[in-house]
Amino acid sequence: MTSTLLTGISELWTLDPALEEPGERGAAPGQVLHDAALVVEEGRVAWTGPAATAPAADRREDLGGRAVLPGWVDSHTHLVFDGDRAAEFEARMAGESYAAGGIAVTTAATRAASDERLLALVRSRLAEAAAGGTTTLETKTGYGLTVAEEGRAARLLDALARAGEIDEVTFLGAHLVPEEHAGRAEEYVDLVVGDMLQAVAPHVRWIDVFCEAGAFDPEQSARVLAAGAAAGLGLRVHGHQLGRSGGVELAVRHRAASVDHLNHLDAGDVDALAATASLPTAPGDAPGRLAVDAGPTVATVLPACDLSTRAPLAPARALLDAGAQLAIASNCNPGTSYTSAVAFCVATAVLQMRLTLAEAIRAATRGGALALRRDDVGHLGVGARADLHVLDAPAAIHLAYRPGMPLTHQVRRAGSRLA
Ligand SMILES: N=CN[C@@H](CCC(=O)O)C(=O)O
Ligand SMILES: [Zn+2]
Repeated sequence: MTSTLLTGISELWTLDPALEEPGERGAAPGQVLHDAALVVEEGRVAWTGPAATAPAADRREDLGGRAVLPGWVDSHTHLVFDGDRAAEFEARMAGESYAAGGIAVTTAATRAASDERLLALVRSRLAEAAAGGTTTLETKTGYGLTVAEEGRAARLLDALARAGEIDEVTFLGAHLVPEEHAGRAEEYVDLVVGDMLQAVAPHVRWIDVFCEAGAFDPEQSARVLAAGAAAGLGLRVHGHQLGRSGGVELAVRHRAASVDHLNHLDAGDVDALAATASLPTAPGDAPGRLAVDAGPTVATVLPACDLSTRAPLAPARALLDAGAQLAIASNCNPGTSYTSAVAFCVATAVLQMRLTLAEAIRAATRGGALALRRDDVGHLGVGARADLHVLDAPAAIHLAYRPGMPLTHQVRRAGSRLA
């Protein structure tokens, strides 16, 4: 067993769950150490504390006075696609508004791509995410929309998950009613909850639905979630992106792990999410995994998507003030948010959504982990996976103080260098 001692850490954000008070939404006392050191053993955090009291180890590396965070946990991406939608984006910047119909353009391009090409595209996007400090990533199907194509996407992602290249896979057959079923949404929902779910279920841990005018209404969305739950999958919802879609009520009622977007909320929606915040989690079926059907419904905000669609920013401040559990994710996809830069999302959350730095960092690490029902990532407490984001800065506040600068110095997943 080889151990590595990392020294020269000016600021170490352990976000150690053992030190957390209930209701904490930033960093609790003791969760950020100064002049610190960390020991990695067998891919896990074995020790953290003041550099002056660091134990001996087989190897030693000096990080040169840099800040170290847990790697980002990006709990919402759509990486299986071909083609881009730059022209749609440009038209939006000239005044057009976002409509879900663009999903059909990406679906056509994705269906036409070979397995090898899709795999290469996903891998190049994973490399981009890792280069920005992401060490845990969820990604979705949803640009296939037939039994064969959703099954193909789920199998490709499952293979990457088994190889340890991604962490969590979600089935999003209920992304949009495809052209072949135009005007017959119920018939398409029958397919999603029937043959399609059966084809993908062995390959995914989660099911998601786009509950929105122009996609699926709350009743159709409820059918999708109920079928997913019956198949043993955890539940996620895209909702309140374009209007008050009913997605929050639906997610809370079905005990979804997360409801994402949240650009249009009223006070009742905020309170409904906050009311779930202290629901207890439960152990899951594998180390590091919690049960998918217990715990809070995390409010996941997607700041890059809000900017790229010129939507009202999701009310992250109000959600935190009400006590909700918050996650920040990239929503990397070709339509509404073609970026996996979580550091950019964190800077936006601080600069524009009025979060403190600690609230934003927590939401993009521990918050994402809770939304994925994981307790082995998103923090650097002893026993956590040694996922480290070493900043080229002496303090993490530089993420918002120097927005857009290349502040990722080094990234390790389970102790090994990714970037
Ligand atoms: N809103 C639904 N799905 C994606 C966008 C998909 C697309 O436009 O291609 C999202 O999360 O923003
Ligand atoms: Zn999405």
